[in-house]
Amino acid sequence: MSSSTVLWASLRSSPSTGLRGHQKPLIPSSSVRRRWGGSCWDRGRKILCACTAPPRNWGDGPPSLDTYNSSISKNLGVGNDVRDEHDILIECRDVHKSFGDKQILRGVSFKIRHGEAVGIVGPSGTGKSTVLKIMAGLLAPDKQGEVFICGRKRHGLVSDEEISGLRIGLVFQSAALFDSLTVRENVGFLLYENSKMSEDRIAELVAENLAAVGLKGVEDRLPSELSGGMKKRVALARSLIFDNTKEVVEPEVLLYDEPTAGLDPIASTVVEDLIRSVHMKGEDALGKPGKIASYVVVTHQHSTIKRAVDRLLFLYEGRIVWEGMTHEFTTSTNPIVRQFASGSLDGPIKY
Ligand SMILES: Nc1ncnc2c1ncn2[C@@H]1O[C@H](COP(=O)(O)OP(=O)(O)OP(=O)(O)O)[C@@H](O)[C@H]1O
Repeated sequence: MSSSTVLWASLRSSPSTGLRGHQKPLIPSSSVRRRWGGSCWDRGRKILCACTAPPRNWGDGPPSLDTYNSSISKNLGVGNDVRDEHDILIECRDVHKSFGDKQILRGVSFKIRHGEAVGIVGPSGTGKSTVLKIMAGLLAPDKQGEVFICGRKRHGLVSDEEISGLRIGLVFQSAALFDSLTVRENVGFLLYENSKMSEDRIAELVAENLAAVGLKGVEDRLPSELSGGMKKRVALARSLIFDNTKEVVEPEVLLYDEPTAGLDPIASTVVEDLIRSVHMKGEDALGKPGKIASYVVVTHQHSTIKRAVDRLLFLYEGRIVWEGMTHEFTTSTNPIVRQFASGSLDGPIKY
């Protein structure tokens, strides 16, 4: 996704919520419907998986795979991993994706484990956003390639009704909040639509989630009355809120597409810290542990790489050609990574 505007919206799918997107609301609830005079939208279907996803501290993660050899990279993260497999929330295995005759992904394989903070980097147009959409179930891989959610293969898109247990949220860099809805209606939209909770309870949860991202007293405002940074926080709150009356609350993975693109350095830092704060290893603005089990950030920004993620996957020419811990990125001897990290014109990446 390479929109130049940097606005967040969220897409969330879960057994109770259905697909929700950055476009228009699906089937507006009574309160939301009042403001939404347009046509009804099909309710999205559900991402699912049966998954216990035991929390696990991954420590320092895997050693870096510092090789410029795409045939080796083909199998990175798959098949030769002897660590516990039970904490894998999402796995892409040999994923291929073409648009028409243009082949974008040529065998992408990686695993996202419970508790991880992972970045996907790589040159423009190399397919990073495509990978996020495939993880979210918005795009299906070509015939070659599989996506596993908590160990169970997803067939097709976000419609595998037989799988349950993992919520996946996608926070878009572009696509705004619903302009005609208040902040309360935007943040609570998922619950107004899909839960049996009372409006009062939803309002309480909205306030709580706004507070968690450092926003208070903005519930009655319209998006047009917010600054750009506030809109991002509102969109993040919308991706965090969930129906806490359910007996089982599934872990959530958040996928961020270029969350800091176009921001000044200080605004970027605020967003990077916010991403950390809502992660289970972080602490939100209320001082409570974050709710997000794992997240994946697509980014070009060095500050975001350094500050917001622990492990990196480098995507180039349709494959993961390097993976390693964030601190290994700038010292890598892989010519692709070295060129990218230094911004040099000399090297294997041609523009
Ligand atoms: N729905 C689509 N139909 C046709 N082509 C597409 C579609 N989505 C993406 N592409 C193409 O696939 C390629 C990869 O796009 P993608 O947005 O995934 O790259 P990216 O690595 O995220 O790029 P950037 O860093 O510039 O945002 C691009 O050439 C893009 O034009």
